[in-house]
Amino acid sequence: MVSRKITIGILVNLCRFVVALTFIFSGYVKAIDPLGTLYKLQDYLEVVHLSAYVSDYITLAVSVLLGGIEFCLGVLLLFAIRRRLVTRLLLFFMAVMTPLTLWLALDNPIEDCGCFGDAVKLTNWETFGKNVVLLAATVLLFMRPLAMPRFISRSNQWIVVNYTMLFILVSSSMSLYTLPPFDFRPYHIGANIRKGMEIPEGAKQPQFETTFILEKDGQRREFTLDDYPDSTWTFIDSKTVQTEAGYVPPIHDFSIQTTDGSEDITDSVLNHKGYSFVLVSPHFETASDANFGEIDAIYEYSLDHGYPFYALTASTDEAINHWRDITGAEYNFFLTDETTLKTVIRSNPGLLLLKDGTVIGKWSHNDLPGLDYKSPRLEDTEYGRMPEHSVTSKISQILLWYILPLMLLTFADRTWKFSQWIRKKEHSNRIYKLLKRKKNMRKKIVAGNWKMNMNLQDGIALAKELNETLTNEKPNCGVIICTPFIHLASIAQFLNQDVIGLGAENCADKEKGAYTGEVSAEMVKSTGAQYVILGHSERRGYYAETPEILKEKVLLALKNGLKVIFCIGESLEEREAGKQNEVVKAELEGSVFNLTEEEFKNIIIAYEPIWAIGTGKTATADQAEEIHAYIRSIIAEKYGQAVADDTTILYGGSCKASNAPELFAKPDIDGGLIGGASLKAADFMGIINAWK
Ligand SMILES: O=C(CO)COP(=O)(O)O
Repeated sequence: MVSRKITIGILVNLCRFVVALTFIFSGYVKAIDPLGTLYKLQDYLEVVHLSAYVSDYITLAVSVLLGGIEFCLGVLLLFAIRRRLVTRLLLFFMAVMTPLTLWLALDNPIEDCGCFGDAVKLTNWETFGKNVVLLAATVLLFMRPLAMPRFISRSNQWIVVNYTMLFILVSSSMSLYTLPPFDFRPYHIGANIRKGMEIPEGAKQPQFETTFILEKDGQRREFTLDDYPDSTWTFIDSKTVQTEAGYVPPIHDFSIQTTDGSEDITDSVLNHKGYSFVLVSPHFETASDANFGEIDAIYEYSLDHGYPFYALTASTDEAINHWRDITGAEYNFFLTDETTLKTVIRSNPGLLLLKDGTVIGKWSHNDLPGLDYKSPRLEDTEYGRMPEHSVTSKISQILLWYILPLMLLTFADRTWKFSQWIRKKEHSNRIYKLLKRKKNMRKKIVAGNWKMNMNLQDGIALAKELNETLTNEKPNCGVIICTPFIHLASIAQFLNQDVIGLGAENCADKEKGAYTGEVSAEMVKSTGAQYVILGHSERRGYYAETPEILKEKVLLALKNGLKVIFCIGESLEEREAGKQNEVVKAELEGSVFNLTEEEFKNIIIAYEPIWAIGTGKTATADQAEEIHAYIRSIIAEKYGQAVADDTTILYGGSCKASNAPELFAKPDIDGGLIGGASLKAADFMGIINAWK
């Protein structure tokens, strides 16, 4: 499933790059040659007999738009901007173009479809094949537009879109005003026209076959040269068809005739040694006369220096004369094929400078060389020399003005996005940790163990004071006071047990009966108490409470609905022998690990190292944390991590207001079981406030 997804992802993105680069290339070559695109559109309009109805301005606007739209769609696809819309438009585009090119391939009304302008020439069948591949690719893109990762974030997409539109519009307009920056035609700067017309030796010649129709005795038959019959047959007709195409030179239709058609001057123009100016206008009827003054100045300059000047056109005499009238042109006009002239230069009119039959300069009428009668001879001007590195410098300009800014933008955007992602990840990690902590927010408790202190009155007074204080200042933790049995019932009367829990310090290991001096768990519960401390080291030590006795006490306490604060902890010798873990584990196993998970949830563990109780020696926060974490880990082993995470583990042993904050800051220390410091309200409050 995953690998299928990856395969589709790779395929989609492969199609994305193929389609995007094809559209960018075909769009760009059209956009930088709007006149070329216009000529091609006019050819199409002629084929469908609509040329008379569509004005040149509309066709020109369509050419600029067509190239621009193709280019923008390609760039948008490359950057994966508005993926759904772009893939829909591309599919629509290809769904229209593919059948159109099938028609071209079948009917051949136009030899070159013009998909890639003049940059790449394909036969009509090749074009159709190319479109079938692109159509299949766009169908896949249409189906999976979101499998294309973005190169730029949504918030910055508008920069790419607007900059691309601006770039292609400016490129198109500049090409229209001057000339296309890249000239893919056979009359580009540096091309020798004569050479372009040559057919190399050994080049494939076109093959023709002639069929003869002859008649004898009223019967007609077809013959070829190989089986041509005798003279008894009478010749009726013959037809010649081309059976194989031969080599066609890049320039095959260049000829210059005088306007009366009496003389062909092609050779004399192309063989001329030195410079000659050629003014080109396919039709003077539609030519711009805005710069006629500069053209006339160049003509005068050519006369002064003896450079021939030819004006080539396919216009009628009437149009030529009209041009003469409005511009005062005195140069000579010659006739050349209209398509050839449109191919020579994309400007009407445009100017060519030939040297020894080689094109060394091409100018739009908007950008003519500033030559007049004062200018020096051509060899002494920049115009008379072949421009160097013109293509490389144009490519670097595109790099500098379009590709580089977009690359920088993409880089900046991706870096920004990456840092945002990192920040988000950190944030979600923090939230995750917080949630985790929240999840593990087991109850924090500060419990007092009064031990055998306080007479009834003092105990009641202390309990009242605590009750009042804690009712007023809500504590940030649970508070419990565990008192001698005799206090319980009295204190329970007034204690706000929502704020302070009440517990006993012990209970019997028997349910009831003849156990003089003992207090049962049921009796404790009946006072209103909810907790009982069991397993305290003082009871284990002074009253020989064994793990078995404690096990019974715990079971009875739980049975009577009391929660148990179960104490564990090692002696000094055991700590010094490094046996603390062993000891606490044995204590838990001996008395509480027999409980079910549900029962265990009513147990609060109090780790009280015996050597720290009432001695003023506290375990360091790290020591305490280490063993608390160990205790939690063995609970996790026994009952699972969730139960372990929910178990409150208190620390006891010389815990005071001064060391409580450091101890309570440890992740596995959930509060304290306080002896001496729980006997004075202020001391006890100091510890409770450590949670604030
Ligand atoms: O035993 C204790 C609590 O049960 C601890 O006593 P101290 O706080 O007096 O050291």
